[in-house]
Formats: sequence, C-alpha cells, structure tokens
Amino acid sequence: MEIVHTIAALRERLGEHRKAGRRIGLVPTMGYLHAGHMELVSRAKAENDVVVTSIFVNPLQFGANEDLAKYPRDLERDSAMLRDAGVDYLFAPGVTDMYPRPMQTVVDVPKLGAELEGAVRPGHFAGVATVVTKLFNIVLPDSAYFGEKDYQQVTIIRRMVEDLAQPVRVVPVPTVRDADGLALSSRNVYLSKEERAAAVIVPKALAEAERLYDLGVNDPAALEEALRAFIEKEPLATVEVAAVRHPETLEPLSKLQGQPILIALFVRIGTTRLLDNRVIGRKPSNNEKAA
Ligand SMILES: Nc1ncnc2c1ncn2[C@@H]1O[C@H](COP(=O)(O)OP(=O)(O)OP(=O)(O)O)[C@@H](O)[C@H]1O
Ligand SMILES: CC(C)(CO)[C@@H](O)C(=O)[O-]
Ligand code: BAL
Repeated sequence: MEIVHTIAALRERLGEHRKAGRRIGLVPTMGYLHAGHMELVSRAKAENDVVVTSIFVNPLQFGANEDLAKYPRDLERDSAMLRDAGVDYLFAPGVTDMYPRPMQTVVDVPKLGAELEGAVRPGHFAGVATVVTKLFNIVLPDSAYFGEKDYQQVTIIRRMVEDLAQPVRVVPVPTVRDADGLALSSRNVYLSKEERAAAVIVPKALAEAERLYDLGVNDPAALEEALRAFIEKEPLATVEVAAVRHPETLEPLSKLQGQPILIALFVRIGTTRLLDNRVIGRKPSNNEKAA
C-alpha cells in the first residue's frame, strides 16, 4: 500500500491504472478506523481491481462549536489496518492539500440536507457533498462505498450523483454493530464506561419502533413520541431527532399503512452524538418470502 498526500500524486498513480482498464473503488472516511470502515473496504476489494481509501477530517462539514479539533486521529494505526486489508492507496491529504484556497464553490442538496441531522447541524451536508464531489473528481472511481449508519448521507450522495450525472456507482453498505447492537462509530471512543452502557438504548429503540409498527401503531407522531419517551427513560440520553420518515425523500409521513418507513435517531449520550436508523416494514423480497 502506498500513502499519498497530494492530489497531483494520486492522480498520477491512478491514471496508470485507468489506462490499463482497471476498476477503481473509493472508500471515503475520516479515519480512526473500525470494523464498520473495514466492511466498506472489503466490499470495495471484492468488486474492484484497485482500492483507494481516503482519510480526511473535512473542516467544511463541522459547525463552529463541533468537535473538529478533538476528532480522534491515528494515522499510523489506520494505515496498518488498511495495509493488512490489501488496500492499494491511502489518500491522506492535509487541509491545505485539499483546500489550497478558501473554497468558493459549494455542492448542496438543500432539501434533503435540511432534514433530520441537517436541522441540528446546519451546513453539514453541503460540506459533505462538496468534499465527496472533490474526492470523486480526484479519484474518478468506478464505485464508491458508504455506510448505511449514515443513512441521510448516503441518500444525499445518491441524489447528488443522479442530479449531476456524476459517473460513479454509489454502494450502500449495511451497518456493522457491536455485540449489544450499538452501531460502530469513531465517536464511540468519547463515551465513558457508564455512557457506553447507556448507549445501548439507541439500537433498543430501533427494535421498539419495529415492535410498535408491527403492533399496528399507524400515527407517525405517536410513534415518534413513544420513541422519544422510550429513549429518555435512560437518564444519560437526550433525543435530538427521533423521526419517522419516507425512506427516499426523508419527508414526514401523514399516515402509516404498512409501507416501508425510515426510523432515524440522533441521540446525545452525555455530550456525544450517536446516529442510528432502520428501515422497517419492507415487503419481503423474492429471496425472503415467508414459508
Ligand atoms: N458501523 C458502521 N457500519 C458500516 N459503515 C460505517 C459504520 N460506521 C461508519 N461507517 C461508514 O464509514 C464511512 C466513514 O465514516 P466516518 O469516518 O465518519 O466514521 P464514523 O464511525 O461514522 O465516524 P463518526 O463517529 O464521526 O460518525 C461512512 O460512509 C460511514 O457511513
Ligand atoms: C463521507 C465523508 C468521508 C466525507 O467527509 C464523511 O462524511 C464520513 O466519514 O462519513
Ligand atoms: N457523518 C459522519 C461524519 C460527520 O459526522 O461529520
């Protein structure tokens, strides 16, 4: 594996592969890698000839009072993990490599980006869409891999790719979880022992939502209220978002009639924000028909 820090150097390396007709897969990350990231890497390895993982803590997607400065970083450990996994290139630019001058250009998907997490983190998804577009332009990947833990993010990126005809296949990858169900996340490292134990309320709330939907709760406001109350029984938890939405438009729904719905949670445990979601009520596919 080669570690590359500049746009020009990466373009030069990848140009050779492209000329040889090799398929290139991109896994964009902010580093401090865990098994969730490595699942994206292994999908990318399985489907491409050359895999690029980027590690860049993107200032454009952090609000002024967010954790940009203290976001966990460990490039040495990350590069060892990526090397072991057979990644070809680790792209680890500095902020001035990615943004030599203040950016004047913004890619925004304003309607989808204002919903859910976007309402709590204004500007966040414009920062994500801008950096992901720039990474696509640098790497020109055939396919790019994103985790479903960040459901809204992958929804926005898919829409951006469609709207702008970006020549990339976006591949969503299911969420990897700890044994108790908590979604793996770099920010889990912020949790104290007590908070880590409390955090299990988040995946439990997703199971509770499914139980209530199966029982026939059909008023979205009632379902949201029940989820909020369920989560806030945990004294360390504060709900920022507990929402029932359309899984593609992310818009609120007026009535639930057994259709697939997105349950989106954004919950603070102490000062740490955790994100999780589940789509429930999917019609069984041909492969999973009831006996
Ligand atoms: N548990 C997980 N399972 C599958 N994919 C994941 C998981 N956690 C993160 N990813 C995906 O990895 C990519 C990089 O995410 P990122 O580096 O922000 O990690 P993170 O663990 O989500 O960090 P954070 O705590 O900052 O949200 C994203 O596409 C994200 O959805
Ligand atoms: C996609 C991404 C790498 C863009 O900075 C980031 O939002 C993330 O890690 O999910
Ligand atoms: N959604 C992952 C990146 C971030 O929280 O900024």
